[in-house]
Amino acid sequence: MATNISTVNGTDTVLRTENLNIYYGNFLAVRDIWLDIPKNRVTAFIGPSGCGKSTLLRCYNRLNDLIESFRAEGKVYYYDKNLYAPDIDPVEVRRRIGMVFQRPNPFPKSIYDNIAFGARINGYKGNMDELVERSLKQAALWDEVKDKLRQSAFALSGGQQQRLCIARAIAVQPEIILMDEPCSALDPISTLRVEELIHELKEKYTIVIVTHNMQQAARVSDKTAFFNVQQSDKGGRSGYLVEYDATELIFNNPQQQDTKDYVSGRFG
Ligand SMILES: Nc1ncnc2c1ncn2[C@@H]1O[C@H](COP(=O)(O)OP(=O)(O)OP(=O)(O)O)[C@@H](O)[C@H]1O
Repeated sequence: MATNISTVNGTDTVLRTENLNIYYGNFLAVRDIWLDIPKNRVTAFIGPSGCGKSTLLRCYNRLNDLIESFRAEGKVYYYDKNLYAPDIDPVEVRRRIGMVFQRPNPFPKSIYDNIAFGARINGYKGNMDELVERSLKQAALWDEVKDKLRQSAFALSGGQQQRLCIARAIAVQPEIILMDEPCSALDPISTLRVEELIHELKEKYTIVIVTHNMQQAARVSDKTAFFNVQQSDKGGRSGYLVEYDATELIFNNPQQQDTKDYVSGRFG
């Protein structure tokens, strides 16, 4: 395991960006981000549409590499490793830093194989049945699916599918789980289940969640980063970090006027 790069209030930093600028072609989408993500905590990214929350999130596991026009300047550290250094294998990065998307996207396979697939690809040598059971239990789905593991994942409800995707992410034993609006396609009850799950998962994992739902950010996260978007010198509208602090402070005592306006719903 790599050494830690810093400790704040007794909590290790697992991800750090330094002077990060993200471009799509000539367009500066996100500018000058300095941000430390604490270990075994939930960090929420909030802000208006287009401020670059998803773009930044995807930088943490190099998912933006798949976009041809994407370019990052600056540093993204996972512990003391710069994730954009030439010797870093993006596939290994994505194993350690998993992702759950807005819409549940199970594979067209059985419930069992959705979980086993990534582990098999990674050459998992342990007992697969145990891994499937453990992952489904951690994702609070086991009791609902244990009698139908060989059925198609598509037979599950949307909320169950999303918990299956979380189980799938867990099965390859990541350290960090990135979640890009994981509840936006779910009904309120399923949303609550996933929020409870997030709360349980932070014992073992570090979670970074993008959400449009401010009540959700307030409910699930320990720290909140508020981003905004502003006309840049070059004419485009670039996202930037306005304020980053304990969630309670961001919602109850923000230091910046823009944050106050946003969290009180007076934005724009
Ligand atoms: N693949 C892409 N190619 C070009 N521009 C992109 C691409 N993805 C995002 N952008 C642009 O980058 C900026 C940030 O987008 P991003 O989706 O990261 O914002 P966001 O805060 O997550 O928005 P939302 O809340 O609406 O999902 C926007 O101006 C967007 O149009």
